[in-house]
Amino acid sequence: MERPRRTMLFIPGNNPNMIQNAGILGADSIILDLEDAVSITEKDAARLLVKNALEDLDFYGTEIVVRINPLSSDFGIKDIEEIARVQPDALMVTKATEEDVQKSCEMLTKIEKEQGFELGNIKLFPLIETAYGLENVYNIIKSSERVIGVLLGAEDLTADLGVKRTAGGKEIFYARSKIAVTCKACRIDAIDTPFADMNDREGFIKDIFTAKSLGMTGKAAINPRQIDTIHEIFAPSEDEIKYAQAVINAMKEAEKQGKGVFSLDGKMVDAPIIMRAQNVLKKAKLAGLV
Ligand SMILES: CC(C)(COP(=O)(O)OP(=O)(O)OC[C@H]1O[C@@H](n2cnc3c(N)ncnc32)[C@H](O)[C@@H]1OP(=O)(O)O)[C@@H](O)C(=O)NCCC(=O)NCCSC(=O)C[C@@](O)(CC(=O)O)C(=O)O
Ligand SMILES: [Mg+2]
Repeated sequence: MERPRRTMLFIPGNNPNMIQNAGILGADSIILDLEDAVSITEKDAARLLVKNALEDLDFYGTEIVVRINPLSSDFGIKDIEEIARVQPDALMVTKATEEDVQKSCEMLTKIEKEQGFELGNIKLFPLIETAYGLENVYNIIKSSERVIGVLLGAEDLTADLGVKRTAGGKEIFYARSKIAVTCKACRIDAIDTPFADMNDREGFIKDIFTAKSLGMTGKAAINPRQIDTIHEIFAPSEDEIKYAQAVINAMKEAEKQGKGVFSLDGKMVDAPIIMRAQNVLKKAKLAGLV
């Protein structure tokens, strides 16, 4: 099923209060986190809590992704072993490499066979947050057919690069562009890093526009208050939708006359403009706007 993935809201996997409301917060996708938001001493309890939540709670159709611990740790292996059996929509692979994605995929296939689940149903979401991951993002995506999107993790990435994280974000310009272009080439989603300063609304809005302008298709959130703003900015505007509809209507007329290129309000319209209009309408439809 194709679904919008404008927001992916992180929820710490050890916080039952936040988890119980996850399905009504309005995010397109929820990431139940077993990695960095959970301390070492809480890892086992968080895994059990997330497993029970997946079994017992109604998320009202919201996509559920579980961020697992690194596969180099016992926690990561146990996370897949336990969580895959309660069928989340996807697992998020931290500091992803090709090997991690392949190994996760193999483990999922084994569990799906054991459980009699449909093969390939549980998807993978690599988190690109190292210099190695960024330079190998295409190969990481191609490591498994289960990969449906990539998330950029800017805090870890800039720590790995040894550069400062700034409000303007010039240090992640290359990462955003590279991930956006690679994901587009692979026809999967490119999700932007979360914005951490809850008090800097202006900076938050600028950050979303920058990510969108570079081709990212959605953004991670860390707080429910961030969801509506991200949705508004990632959704096509009313004017964009109106123009796209006008282009498609004009295209239909032009087709009748055997024309591949025509003008609308004095401006040339040809194949790329039509493709852009179709994309706008597809996004608007997924967001329930048309
Ligand atoms: C930021 C803050 C502490 C603020 O707390 P505050 O208390 O000020 O929030 P308030 O707004 O006052 O809360 C009002 C009401 O909303 C509820 N509520 C809040 N947040 C909610 C939520 N997320 N989900 C559901 N419900 C929520 C709350 O329970 C309350 O409910 P109630 O009491 O009933 O009224 C809190 O949001 C929070 O913990 N966020 C999640 C943080 C997290 O997961 N981080 C790890 C993932 S990022 C990461 O890892 C990126 C990366 O991978 C990338 C890289 O590399 O760059 C890396 O490595 O960094
Ligand atoms: Mg991280």
